[in-house]
Amino acid sequence: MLRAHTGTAVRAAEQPLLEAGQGDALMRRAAWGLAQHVLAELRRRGPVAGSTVAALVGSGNNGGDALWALSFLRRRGVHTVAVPASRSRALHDDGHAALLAAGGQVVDQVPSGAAVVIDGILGTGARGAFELPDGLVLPEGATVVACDVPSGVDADTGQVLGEVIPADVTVTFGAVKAGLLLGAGAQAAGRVELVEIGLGPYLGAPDLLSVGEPELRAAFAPPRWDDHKYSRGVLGAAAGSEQYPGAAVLVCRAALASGLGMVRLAAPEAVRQLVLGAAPEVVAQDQVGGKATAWVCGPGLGEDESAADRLEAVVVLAAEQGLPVVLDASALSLVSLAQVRRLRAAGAVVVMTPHCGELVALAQRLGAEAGLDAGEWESGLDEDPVGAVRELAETLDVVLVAKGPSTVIVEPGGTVFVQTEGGAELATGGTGDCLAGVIGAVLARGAADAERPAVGMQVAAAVRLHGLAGRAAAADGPFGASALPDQIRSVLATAAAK
Ligand SMILES: NC(=O)C1=CN([C@@H]2O[C@H](COP(=O)(O)OP(=O)(O)OC[C@H]3O[C@@H](n4cnc5c(N)ncnc54)[C@H](OP(=O)(O)O)[C@@H]3O)[C@@H](O)[C@H]2O)[C@@H](O)CC1
Ligand SMILES: Nc1ncnc2c1ncn2[C@@H]1O[C@H](COP(=O)(O)OP(=O)(O)O)[C@@H](O)[C@H]1O
Repeated sequence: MLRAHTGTAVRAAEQPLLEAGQGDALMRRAAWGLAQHVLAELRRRGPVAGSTVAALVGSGNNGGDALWALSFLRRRGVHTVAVPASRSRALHDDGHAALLAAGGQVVDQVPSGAAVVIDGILGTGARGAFELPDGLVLPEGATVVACDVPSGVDADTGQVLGEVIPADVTVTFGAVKAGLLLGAGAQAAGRVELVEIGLGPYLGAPDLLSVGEPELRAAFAPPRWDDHKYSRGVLGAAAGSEQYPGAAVLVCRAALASGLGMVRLAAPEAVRQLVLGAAPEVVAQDQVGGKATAWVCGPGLGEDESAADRLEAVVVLAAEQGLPVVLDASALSLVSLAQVRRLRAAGAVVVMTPHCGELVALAQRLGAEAGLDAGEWESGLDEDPVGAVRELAETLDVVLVAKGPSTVIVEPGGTVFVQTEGGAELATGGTGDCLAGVIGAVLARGAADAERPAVGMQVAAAVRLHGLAGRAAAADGPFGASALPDQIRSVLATAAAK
């Protein structure tokens, strides 16, 4: 599990150490770790001695880290140059002295032969929009290593307000910064490497978590020897309509690929026929009902009266039995606040899976009805997307899965998860239907398991599985959503073999 803290939280954790005169020691630890990662990049490319590393150096401590790292690299026979990159061209005094003492140089331009360029312009001290230094040209093919945070990325929110220096690798100090996992920040950060500098005892609870392989394995464990189909979980699905029959196929196939005891589908005749052709193991019926351990409602449901009736039937059943419900797609536009409250009053877990447009619509409709100032909420969405998702989740008292390049999962009063496995290849119709099936499956499985992980963690594991399946599918070229279920099975097979 990856734990991330905002830049603000990391700066607060550093404070007692700075007051105790430990600032230089912290900086040298950070710089040493940065130098080790740069050496690893150089080794990957060829001989270390004789290669050139350039650093773009800002005037603050981020620049100090980069200068000290250059001084360490110089001692390994690397040609090291610092390029002042702030308006004032000021350099951190001790770092500058260390570089010169080691035989490094200060120059005006990044040499065209540089194998690695360290971005040490701005770190957690960045405020507002960033502008690239005038005339900056990075050598083609050079590996860009960001020091702590790519310049231009807000370490708290991942927001990029102005320009940015995208990195291949970000070497971050003390704690992974939340901004490296969110939105444009995650995109700019590339691979993230953490260097411990001894902040552990001073850091509070993480601001964000991201589940990894152990959590995926726990949430999607293979069946036990004595399992039977009901103990493995049964997912009920109210999905598909004459207009959108395929969505029901995707939900059912993705759920089955995630490993559970049974999928039960409530849908009109034409949808049932299509689904049974693709997955004859589905138990297809025309009404919502029967034994299930969780329900998913919405993909391809449409928005007419019969869709509303099917949603109401799911709400009544889930409220009676206290079952978890995933509301996706059409169900997000149809569900009323009264229905959500009925489910919550009955102790049913409610998971909503909006993409960005649906998230805003939810805030404007149900959020506003529940007392949220939707206009103010929307104006804060770009600046602090995690805060906004958390506020809406708490207002509605539901688990929100805000889908996108960084999918944010918030359980009211609980931890915030963010998963970034999925790539833009997932931006193709029907992948959200598959995700609804995977989340439904994990909840159906979890509901039947006495030792289940917390709901947020299960849902985050489902989002990871879906994202990894997308990556795997993309490796074979462009794909449509119906390619995902087979890849879900492969990802689970690989996870189980580890
Ligand atoms: N504290 C510690 O002991 C440790 C800290 N560590 C390291 O320090 C980093 C934080 O260092 P920091 O606090 O000096 O801030 P930093 O990111 O270098 O930027 C400050 C400078 O940038 C400027 N500036 C701001 N915004 C700007 C903009 N948009 N566009 C242009 N300029 C802008 C601002 O100028 P100002 O406008 O305020 O005059 C100021 O000069 C942290 O990320 C980590 O790498 C590690 O070594 C571990 C120990
Ligand atoms: N640019 C992107 N990068 C990564 N994942 C994306 C991107 N765009 C969309 N996705 C993912 O694809 C899925 C799309 O869901 P959704 O919009 O509901 O699709 P549909 O309604 O067509 O099934 C979500 O899991 C979302 O996180």
